[in-house]
Amino acid sequence: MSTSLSRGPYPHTRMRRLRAQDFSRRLSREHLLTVDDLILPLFVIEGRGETQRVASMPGVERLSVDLLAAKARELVALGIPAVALFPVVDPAQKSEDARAAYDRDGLAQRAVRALKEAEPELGVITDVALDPFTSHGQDGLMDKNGYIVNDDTVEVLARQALSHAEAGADIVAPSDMMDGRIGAIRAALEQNGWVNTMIMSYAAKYASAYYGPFRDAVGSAGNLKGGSKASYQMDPANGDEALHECALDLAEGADMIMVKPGMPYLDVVSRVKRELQVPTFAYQVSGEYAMHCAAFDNGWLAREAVILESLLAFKRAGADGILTYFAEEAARLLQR
Ligand SMILES: NCC(=O)CCC(=O)O
Ligand SMILES: [Mg+2]
Repeated sequence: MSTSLSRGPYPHTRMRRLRAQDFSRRLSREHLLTVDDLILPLFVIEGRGETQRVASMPGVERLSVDLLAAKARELVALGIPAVALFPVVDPAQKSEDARAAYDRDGLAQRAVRALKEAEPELGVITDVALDPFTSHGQDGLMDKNGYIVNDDTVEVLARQALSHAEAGADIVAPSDMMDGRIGAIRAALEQNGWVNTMIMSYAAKYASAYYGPFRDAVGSAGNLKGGSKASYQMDPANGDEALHECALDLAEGADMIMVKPGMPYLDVVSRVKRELQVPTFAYQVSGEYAMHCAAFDNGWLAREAVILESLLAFKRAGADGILTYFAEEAARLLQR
C-alpha cells in the first residue's frame, strides 16, 4: 500500500542529505560567529595594580586604570574589536546631581585615555548614564517625589557624553532611556567638532531583573532608591514599543542600536534588524552570564559548546555584534 500522498515531497526532498557530511553542513551554514562580533564589557576601578572579583559574576574582574593597557594589548591580540567601559565609582564621589559623571578627569575619562594610549585601534565604547554617579543609584536626576526627571537629566547626559568624546571615546552608548537624549548628545558632539564620534543607543532597554549581578559589579545595587527603573526603562511585555524607540533614536542621530537584555529578547533583536535594517547590537547581560556560569559550575551544561551556541543564537536573530562577558573566552575558542 502506498502512503506517498500523505508524505508530501519526501523522498525527493530529504532534509538530512545536506546534514550527512561535514563539508555540506559547512557549505549550507547560514550564520557564523566570529571574533569580529564580540564586545567585552570592562569594569574599571580606582587604585593601582588592583583587581577585584565580582561574587555574582565568576571569572569577571574589575581592573584599576593602570591595568587597562595590558588588558587592551591582550584583547587586540585576540582580535576583539571593542570594549564597553563601566566605571565603579567610590561612594564618596556619588551625589544627587551626579556631577562626577562629566568630570574631565573622572574614572571613565581616565580609563578611556589609558586604553586609547595603549591600543589606539581598540574601539572604546563608554556608558552614558548617571547610575554609577548618583547617590540614589537611579540613571537620572530625581525630583522631590522620587521621579526621575527627563529634560534636566538629558542636559547632564550630553555633558557626560561630550567629556567621553574629549577623552577619546570612539562610541558613546547612552543606556539611560531618557527621551530625547540621542538628539541632545548628537547636537553637543556636532557643535564641538566631534562629528565622527558614534552613538550606540541602548534604544530598547528593558526594566529587567537580569541586571542584578551588574549592579553588584558597579556597586549600585545597595543604594538603588525606589528599587525600580520602570518609569524610564521598557516594560518586558512590549515589543512594538521597541521599534518605536529605535526609530526615534535613529532619527535623532544614533548610528547603531542595542537591545538589552539579550537571550530573553531575541524576538526583539530579530524584529529590529528586519524592520529597521541598521547596525543592531545585543547585550548578553550579567544575569545571563551568571546563570550560564552557575550551570557550568554545577556540571549541568557543557561550558564551551554552550557559550558558542548562546552567542551564535544572537547572530541568527540578526545581531551584528554582541556585548558579552564571555568575549575573551569565546575569542579563544574561535581561534581553535
Ligand atoms: N548599563 C548596563 C546595565 O544596565 C546592565 C548590564 C548587565 O546587567 O550586564
Ligand atoms: Mg528612547
